Amino acid sequence: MTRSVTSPRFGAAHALAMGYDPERYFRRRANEGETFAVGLPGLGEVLFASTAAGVREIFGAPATLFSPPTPNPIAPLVGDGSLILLSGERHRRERTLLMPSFHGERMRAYADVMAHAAAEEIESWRPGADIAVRAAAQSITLHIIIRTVFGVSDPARRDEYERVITALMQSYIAPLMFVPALRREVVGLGPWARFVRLRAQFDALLSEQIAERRRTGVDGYDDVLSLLLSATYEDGTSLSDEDLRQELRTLLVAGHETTATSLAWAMYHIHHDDGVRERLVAELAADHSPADVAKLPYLNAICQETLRMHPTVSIVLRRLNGPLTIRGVQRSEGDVVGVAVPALHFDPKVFPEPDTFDPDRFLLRKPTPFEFTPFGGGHRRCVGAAFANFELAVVLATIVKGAELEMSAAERRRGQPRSVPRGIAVLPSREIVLRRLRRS
Ligand code: HEM
Repeated sequence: MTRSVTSPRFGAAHALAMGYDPERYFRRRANEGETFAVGLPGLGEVLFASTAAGVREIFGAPATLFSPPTPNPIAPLVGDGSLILLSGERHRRERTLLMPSFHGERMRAYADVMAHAAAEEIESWRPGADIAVRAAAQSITLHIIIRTVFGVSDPARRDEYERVITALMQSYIAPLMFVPALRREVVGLGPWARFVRLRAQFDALLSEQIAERRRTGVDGYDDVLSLLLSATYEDGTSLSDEDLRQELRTLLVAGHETTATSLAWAMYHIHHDDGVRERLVAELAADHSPADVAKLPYLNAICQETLRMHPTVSIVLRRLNGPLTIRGVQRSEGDVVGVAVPALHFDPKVFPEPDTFDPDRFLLRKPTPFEFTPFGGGHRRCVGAAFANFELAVVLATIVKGAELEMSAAERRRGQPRSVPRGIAVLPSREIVLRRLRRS
């Protein structure tokens, strides 16, 4: 029997509520039942699954049933050949090429770089000074991507990458993202012209790096760029330079803000809850190599609990190539369906007392891939999930061991920030400030 869904919610009030606080909005809509519909600009009515059973019906369906929904506001940043925008056989081929670079075992090779980036950042924190946590997390994650993905280790070159990437990301302002008509140059002036100029500058840096690696050969290099240069498709061909640049931009866009935000939230909770911090400090007391630290159970549980409470990508969408029924509600070819991640992660039947930050829940029970979906799922599950998990653990361990930080009474009084959408991620609505103790 097919069921009807509660009437879709369109209109300014819903768009405002979703933009103001998407987590709260999706949690509230989840009370309506196992599915609910929302009108999203450019995509029409989207049917969301808000329970694990519905998510299983989406992530468990054959890959051929889905395409990524377009238009995608980040297309100009990543390029039309980006994995995020590909579908069908081309998507499968490209993923097969990219995945080995992000295999769990490969991450061990990056552990020292990750720990070093965090240690360098700590050195810049004066004892007694206030630390802007999200800015610090962004700096650390950017240094890690520049070294591990683009293969840049020379400090002067790294600074140049950092300058161009920061300017590029800032130039892609919300109006350009959501109003395609504004993507026009007027005699080389205006926000679009600035964005296009910066993207060309970034591509020029990548082209130089690709050319250099081709010249020297990739032997002895373990960065993602070198791995992709030597990777071949099943037919023996390899990525063109243009495709390679687009995938490198994709990894930056998909992996930077998302990981930095998760890191900032983890820092918030570790320093908000003294019991959590004390247990973590005790677990880190023994000597571990950066690669081994990532296996520590309580540290990992903190990372998982952070991703549960603050999924930085709050909706995962698919366009249907044919009919699909989700919890008895029928959808047809061309319709868009999705997973409302906060609705799942705050389901009290799966995660009791969902508003409490409680890492122990992940030690007591491992949720299924349909109950806990910070990295999406099915044939499009995040390529960088193992990288992100590893990075979170190594960087948090380095910071907690290397600097004693505290949350001031004023920061505590302000309460937990909301999550607000920005680009593909949702970010804390304000900066989180911690103080480095004088004795540390
Ligand atoms: C905490 C950090 C991260 C979170 C929460 C996150 C989350 C996600 C989510 C929800 C998706 C969509 C999955 C789907 O449609 O089912 C995704 C896709 C993707 N992510 Fe991540 N991600 C993170 C870090 C990274 C990193 C570090 C990289 C690479 C360096 C990365 C690369 C990608 C790519 C390439 C895709 C597209 C996969 C495809 O369409 O086949 N992500 N990510």
